[in-house]
Amino acid sequence: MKLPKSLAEFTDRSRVFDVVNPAVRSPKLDTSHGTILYLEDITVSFDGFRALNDLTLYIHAGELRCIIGANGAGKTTMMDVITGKTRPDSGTAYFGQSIDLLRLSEPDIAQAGIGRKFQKPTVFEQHTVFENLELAMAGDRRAWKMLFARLTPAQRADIDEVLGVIGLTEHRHRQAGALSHGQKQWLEIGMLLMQKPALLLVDEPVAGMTPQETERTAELLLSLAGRHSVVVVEHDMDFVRSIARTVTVLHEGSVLAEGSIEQVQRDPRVVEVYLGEQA
Ligand SMILES: Nc1ncnc2c1ncn2[C@@H]1O[C@H](COP(=O)(O)OP(=O)(O)OP(=O)(O)O)[C@@H](O)[C@H]1O
Repeated sequence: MKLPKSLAEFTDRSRVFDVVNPAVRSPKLDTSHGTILYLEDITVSFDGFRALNDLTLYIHAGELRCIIGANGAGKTTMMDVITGKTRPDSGTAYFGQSIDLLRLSEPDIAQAGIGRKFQKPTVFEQHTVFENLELAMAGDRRAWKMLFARLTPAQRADIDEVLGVIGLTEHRHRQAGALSHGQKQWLEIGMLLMQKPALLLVDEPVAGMTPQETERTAELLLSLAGRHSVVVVEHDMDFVRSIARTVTVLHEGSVLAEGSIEQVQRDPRVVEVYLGEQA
């Protein structure tokens, strides 16, 4: 156990926690109760405006959850809280039973097993599909050295498996910059998968995709559920209908409704604040 050097260091809450519980540095995910994410009473204010307002939301281990809601409902802010980009004013956020997300930095949260895919693909255009996955494997700068090192058979097998999952096996030697928009999105999902996240947060995955690409993306996300828990924020209701088992509707920073797609579509409050404007 590493002891703090000074009293000030010792009285710093986060450091005290390190000393009391060194496991915080390499936290182990415990989903033995069947829930992978607990957000409870989360409030985030920006200059007095509550972007999240006592938000309480649970994600089950292995589920594929869709989050919908009008512009400004708080979807991005919620993702930002989960990944450590935004700290809430109050509330609790746990990854599994014991990992307190509010005590971890953004890199530590990624390391603990939460991957986030932003709307715009950010693949390395000059590198091949295979190299992109290779670079993503370590998830940090060490990866650049790995490009010139020999891959172990296990690492190669991991890359091959992900290539299959994202449907890009035949494109493995193509430069990422030459891929279609949809293929780049799948590659980026593959890059996240290389880090073996337990929970994947995916922001508007089908924006700008052709109908065929959208359909393929639905298959891809459905194939991930079970092995991973997946939270998808999406405005495209046809897409949500095609993948969702459970839908959560956010409104003004809180959960307005939650249930099967049929249940939320029938809910008059949801029709009023969201689906009405989608029709
Ligand atoms: N950094 C910030 N400073 C001030 N207000 C913010 C900030 N970030 C978000 N907001 C406000 O908080 C509210 C929730 O925003 P958020 O981006 O979470 O909504 P959203 O549901 O993701 O919307 P969209 O569908 O448009 O992406 C909005 O009214 C937004 O203007």
